[in-house]
Amino acid sequence: MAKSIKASEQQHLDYVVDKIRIEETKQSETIERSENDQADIKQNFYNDVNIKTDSYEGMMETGLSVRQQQQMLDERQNSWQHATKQLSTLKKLEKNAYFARLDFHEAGEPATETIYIGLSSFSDSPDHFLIYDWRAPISSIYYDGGLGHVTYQTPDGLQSVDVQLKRQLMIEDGTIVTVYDTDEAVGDSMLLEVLDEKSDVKMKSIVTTIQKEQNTIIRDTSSDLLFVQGAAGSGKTSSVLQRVAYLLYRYRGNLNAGQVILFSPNQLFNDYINQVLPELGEQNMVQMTYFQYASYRLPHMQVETLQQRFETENTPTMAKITKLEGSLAFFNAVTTYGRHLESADMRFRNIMLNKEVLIPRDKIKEIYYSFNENYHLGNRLSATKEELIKILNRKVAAEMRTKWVEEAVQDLSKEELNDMYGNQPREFKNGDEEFRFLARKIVMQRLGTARTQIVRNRFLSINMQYAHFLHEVPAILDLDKYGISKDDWEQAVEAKLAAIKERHISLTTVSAYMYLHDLMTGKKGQRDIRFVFLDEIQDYNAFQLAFLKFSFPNARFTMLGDLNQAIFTKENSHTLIGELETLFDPEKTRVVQLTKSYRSTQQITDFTKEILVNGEAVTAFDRQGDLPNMAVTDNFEQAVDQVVKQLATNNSDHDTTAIIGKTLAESEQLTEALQARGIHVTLIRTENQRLAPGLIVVPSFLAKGLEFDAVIVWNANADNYQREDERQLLYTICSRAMHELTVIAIGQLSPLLTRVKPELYTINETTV
Ligand SMILES: Nc1ncnc2c1ncn2[C@@H]1O[C@H](COP(=O)(O)OP(=O)(O)OP(=O)(O)O)[C@@H](O)[C@H]1O
Repeated sequence: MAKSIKASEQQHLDYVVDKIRIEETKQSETIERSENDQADIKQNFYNDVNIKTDSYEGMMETGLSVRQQQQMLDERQNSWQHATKQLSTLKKLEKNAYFARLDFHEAGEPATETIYIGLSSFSDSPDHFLIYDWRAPISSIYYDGGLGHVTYQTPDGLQSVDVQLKRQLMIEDGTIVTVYDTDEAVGDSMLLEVLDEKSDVKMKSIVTTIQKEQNTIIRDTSSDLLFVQGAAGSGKTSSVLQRVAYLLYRYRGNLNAGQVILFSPNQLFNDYINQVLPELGEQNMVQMTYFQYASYRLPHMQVETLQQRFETENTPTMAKITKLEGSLAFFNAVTTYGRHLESADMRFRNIMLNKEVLIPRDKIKEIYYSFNENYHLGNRLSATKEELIKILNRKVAAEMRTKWVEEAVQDLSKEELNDMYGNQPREFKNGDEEFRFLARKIVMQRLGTARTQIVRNRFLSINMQYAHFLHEVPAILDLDKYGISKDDWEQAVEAKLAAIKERHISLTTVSAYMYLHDLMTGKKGQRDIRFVFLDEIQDYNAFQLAFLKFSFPNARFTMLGDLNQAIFTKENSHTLIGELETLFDPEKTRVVQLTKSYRSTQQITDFTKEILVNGEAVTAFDRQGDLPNMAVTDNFEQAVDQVVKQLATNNSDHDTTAIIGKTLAESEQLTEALQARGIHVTLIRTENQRLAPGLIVVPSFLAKGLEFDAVIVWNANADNYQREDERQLLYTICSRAMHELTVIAIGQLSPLLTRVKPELYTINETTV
């Protein structure tokens, strides 16, 4: 029976593949035709263009005929591009046409309908779909429900159908490999097969096995804020990438990939995920880290790197100050201060020319505050600039009449004159007019730098202003409430300002600095961005979120995170949720929780979740593997031996291994020791490196969001993982493993691991 199902499905597949091939031929012909046409047009371009330059009409005619030829070229180019894209989709479909079949009956319709779902849609005639795109409304029933009565959302509202068959098909190179009939949403057996696969240096798409809760995330179009709390490995990142593909499909024509931004934890991660959308036939969205965003906006500042941030030890006072700076209260304090600047305290710099004051700061201040209170910071600044330009122009007029200008005009060489006239026609009514033209040019050149200072807002000083703001903070906020004394604050302010003077700025400080700058200059954010995704939200603070909301005022936000993995914000992460509630309309906020972890085997998930105390819910997916394995050694050399031994086991299982050290220094030390033993290993030092295939050593703060077949946690001893706030870091590292997890410690095992029940791991006795 099963064989005959497979055979008849193969027959259907062959039929579809034949149709795909016919379409491929058509598209190839279109490509060839447009290439030939383009070549012809280019070759004959000058024959077909009538070049006449002797009269105005002739030039117009030439222009028109060039344009005509150009338009013809553009049309051919467009049709070439379209056909090339189609052909590449068809080639993919030819190999793997679809992954599911649904038979259903729609109320009121006479017959049962059968549809096939694949990576993109394909029809052999208008309205005759042989394959439905996985993002089409009807495809939703494949992900959302089992057999029987199922509803799905269409642009016209809810539709309901009676699903009679759900079949999952695995196709390889045009051949059906397996067929499962299932009565669940997406059958576990197919998922198990997918999850058993080995990891890769690039993340893969999950469209064939999207889970029901993941599907709600992917297809949400109504929330302003979609907040996803998901356990490690529960598919947050995967869902977000499929969601981007979904949105690009859903809003095709009105949304392009450049209007979607994903903020990700580090550059390594960007690299890891950048194949998923192209694999789905879509362009990648804009991807960046917060660090890159800040560095791009402040090119003259050195923003603190991930490593610096991770390795900075905070004193208790500094921790309190960091907490304050990251709070919504601090964001509101900047806003309040901005409003105050509308009436007083804006700092200005003189406009200078050749080391002399051209327009003094007091004058600028007088102009700035001469406008009435309806002028907010943005238009106050524009109006001031307008006035300053007027002053400058008056100075130009006065200067033009001076002796030195007259002399300069007379001394102009022929080349200089040519330069000054540029492309302008030399038609002057008289010598006076020509003199004025040249004199103006000369003076403008001289005053050009002053104009630049005005146009580029150089008469404002963000540094002075920020310093003033920081000194004002005790008057705006009650520091006592945050356990910070005035002295401590002043001391911290001095340190911050000294660093800023040296052009260094910490990741916590940079947001307030950028926000104040935007307020001062009246920037209202990037209005063209429609969707913003923030991954690993637990590493952001409320200030950053409020600032991003301000910076992308027309965007809908999707935030994903795992409060169990707050490796930077540590214990502050839990207050984040409460603060978010005040930023977004609760009516338009949707919270989804993903608890099932798909990445790791049941044994690894059961082990890692024991590390947490009062953690968010995590449940294991039923995929079986070996128990994690721990080894505590007496010294460094023995520990390295242990790594070498484990690597041999992992290699024989064809698992690629990542060794995760706590700091960069420790990772370096281990890499050298392994290399000395002839082991080929790549150390990932910075987030700007590429993920190399094969064995890698990576410091903990760069392992965020990544996954590997096998993980060896390097030196989880009591020195490295001791404090409560290191618990989440250890959890994050261990949860990177898909199939094998090994923990090695030198000396005494971390107390954070001693609470894991002994039956959940094996101990490597040889070295204990
Ligand atoms: N529905 C699914 N079908 C197949 N694989 C899935 C599915 N959901 C998740 N996975 C796999 O589980 C692994 C973890 O997914 P992902 O990295 O998206 O999780 P995450 O929640 O972002 O994890 P973390 O917070 O730990 O970084 C990936 O290998 C992903 O392909």
